[in-house]
This record gives sequence, structure tokens and C-alpha cells, in this order.
Amino acid sequence: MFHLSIITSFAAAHNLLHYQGDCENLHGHNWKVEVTVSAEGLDKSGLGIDFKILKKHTREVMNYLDHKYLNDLDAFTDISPSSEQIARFIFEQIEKSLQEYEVIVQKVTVWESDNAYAAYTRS
Ligand SMILES: Nc1nc2c(c(=O)[nH]1)N=C([C@H](O)[C@H](O)COP(=O)(O)OP(=O)(O)OP(=O)(O)O)CN2
Ligand SMILES: [Zn+2]
Repeated sequence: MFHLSIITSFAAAHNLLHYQGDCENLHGHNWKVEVTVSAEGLDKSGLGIDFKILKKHTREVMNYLDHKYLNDLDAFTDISPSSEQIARFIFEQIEKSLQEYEVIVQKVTVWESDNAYAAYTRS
């Protein structure tokens, strides 16, 4: 089994819902995002999936999030836009967009700072 990862980032504002403390107020982060997929086999070029394809599909999700107030997005209607929820959203979007490829999305990790991150996997 091969595991392939790409790392990207987006900047956005949010506030946590049902949270008592600083983070209930509007503030922002530069979130770092790592997407990991697995591939059982390789194509004739020796690739599990071209990083360019993985980056392109991830970029589309980043464009949806970048420089937005996350609480206003349809993806987070009535959902507190925590790093956990963001990781799950990115995972599900990329999983949908990579359906035609022979890879499985394994994990999406979202860092809201250098020392705090949340990750989402299917199990
Ligand atoms: N499990 C989670 N916990 C928290 C999340 C989250 O997404 N998942 N998010 C927040 C807030 O967004 C907040 O912005 C966190 O920022 P942070 O810099 O970590 O908070 P502090 O400045 O208070 O960090 P300290 O290291 O404690 O000074 C909160 N929790
Ligand atoms: Zn925050």
C-alpha cells in the first residue's frame, strides 16, 4: 500500500458556537491542511495518483474556504466550524471529487496553530 500526502493552507475567520471563552469571538487562523490518500497500485508512470491531480482537487476546496468567514458558509450552517469539523468537511469534499481515481482518502489533518491540530479519518 502506498500513502501519498500533500500539504496546503488557507486563511479564514471563524467563531466557535456554544463555546465559552475567547474562541466564541470572531478571530482568524492560517490553517495548514494535510491530505493523505492511499493507492494499492501504481500507474505506468509509477504514480499512485499524480500529485498535480490531488493538489488541484484540494485547491478547489481551499478556494471555498480561503478568506471567508466560515460561519457564513453553507458547509457550516448550524455547525461550529472547529478544526475537527473543517477536517471532516475537507475529507468528504475530496473523497467525492476523487471518486474516479484508484485511491482512498485516508486522512485529513488541519492545524490551526503550530501546536494544535485535528484529523479526520473514516475509522
Ligand atoms: N478541539 C478543539 N479545540 C479548540 C478549537 C478547535 O477547533 N478544536 N478551536 C479553538 C479556537 O478556534 C481558538 O482559536 C484556539 O486558538 P488557540 O491559539 O489554540 O488558543 P489560545 O490562544 O488560547 O492558545 P493557548 O496556547 O492556550 O494560549 C479552541 N479550542
Ligand atoms: Zn479559532
